Order: sequence, then structure tokens, then C-alpha cells
Amino acid sequence: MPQLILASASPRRRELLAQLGYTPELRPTSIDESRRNGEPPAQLVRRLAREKARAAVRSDENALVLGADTLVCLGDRVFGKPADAAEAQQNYALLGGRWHQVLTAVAITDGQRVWQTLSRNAVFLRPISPAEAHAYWVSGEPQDKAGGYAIQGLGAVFVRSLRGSYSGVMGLPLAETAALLSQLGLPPPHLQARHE
Ligand SMILES: Cc1cn([C@H]2C[C@H](O)[C@@H](COP(=O)(O)OP(=O)(O)OP(=O)(O)O)O2)c(=O)[nH]c1=O
Repeated sequence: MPQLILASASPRRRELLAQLGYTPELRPTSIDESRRNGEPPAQLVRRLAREKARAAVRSDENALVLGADTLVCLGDRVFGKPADAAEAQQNYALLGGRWHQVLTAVAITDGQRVWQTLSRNAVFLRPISPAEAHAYWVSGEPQDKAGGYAIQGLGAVFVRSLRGSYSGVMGLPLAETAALLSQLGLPPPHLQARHE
């Protein structure tokens, strides 16, 4: 059975995999995440997931390496992790009171072939006042989150509606990821019947 490697520094991705019983080796990578000229968001997010997975491959092992990337976008406009309070404030002014998209791509590679899945989700955030935006920024939660909010944290107070996958918005769509890993011979350990 191949070993599972998680090419990620995100504690969310580790926790989501742990929910299904996976305990991957952690191998964070650092790649250039900049967008190419005119690159559509769905293409960008798939490419970044693939590049993260590939960057963590080592030639001397029987392993499946998983990389993922999450993007928040409004049409063609992509919102990254806000660099400062002003950028976060700007994001919330645009994202509040409407639907936006959260895309998470997952890529799994054995070093040769790559298997991918894309989770497309829509989130409606209620309007966020400047005072709330400031308090939220000071909480420390927005800094390392795409779009500057976390559906699984204090940010839930702004989430009025979700169409799609909760785990997909959090950073790793579990149904799709488990299906892919099962196909590749690594079904969720917690779904395996125990032999007494
Ligand atoms: C929208 C949203 C994003 N996020 C997080 C998930 C991702 O960790 C992060 C998006 O950044 P990513 O660049 O996808 O991932 P990362 O830099 O955290 O980790 P790595 O590249 O090492 O895998 O935003 C939440 O935790 N909750 C949310 O509701």
C-alpha cells in the first residue's frame, strides 16, 4: 500500500484528513503562487494544487502525494490572503451582501501520473461593517485564509448560506478526496470494518 504524503502546511488540511482516519506524513512545499496573465481562476487553482503536489515528490518511495489549493473569487477577480487590515476591509466590502465562489483543487500524484478534482462552492456573506471588519482582523483569524475569512471559525458569523461542500470551503473537499484516494488504493481508514 502506498504511503500518503500531504504537501501542505495548512493545519486545516491535516485535520480534515484526520477526520477520516488518515495520518499522512507532512511535507509542506513553497511554490510561486502568482497568477499568469489572463489565467481563469479554475485553471489557476488546479495548476497550484498540481505544482504543490509535484514539488513534494521524492523519487525513492512508494507514495501518493496530495496537494491542494483554495481560492476565493468573484467572477474573474481572485482574493488571496489579505496582507493587511486595509486589504481585508476592502475584501469584506466587496464580498459582503452577495454570493461569491470558493474553489478548492486537489491533486494527487504518484510521481508520474496526476489525478485531480475540483470543488466549486458558493458562499453568501452578510454585509460586514468597518467596525466588525476591524475586530475580525484583530482576532488574527483572517491573516492566513483565502479571502480573509474562515467558515469554520469566527468567520461563520458572516456566512449566511453555503451551496456546496463545507470541507471544500475549509480547504479540502472530503467526499471527492476520499473517492480519489479510494480509487488509488487508500480508502478512509475510519471506514474500514475492523476484524475482531
Ligand atoms: C475560505 C476559507 C479558506 N480557508 C483556508 C484554507 C487554506 O489553508 C487557505 C488558503 O490558502 P492555500 O494557499 O490554499 O493553502 P495554505 O497556504 O494555507 O497551505 P498549503 O499551500 O501549504 O497547502 O485558506 C479556511 O481555513 N477557511 C475558509 O473558510
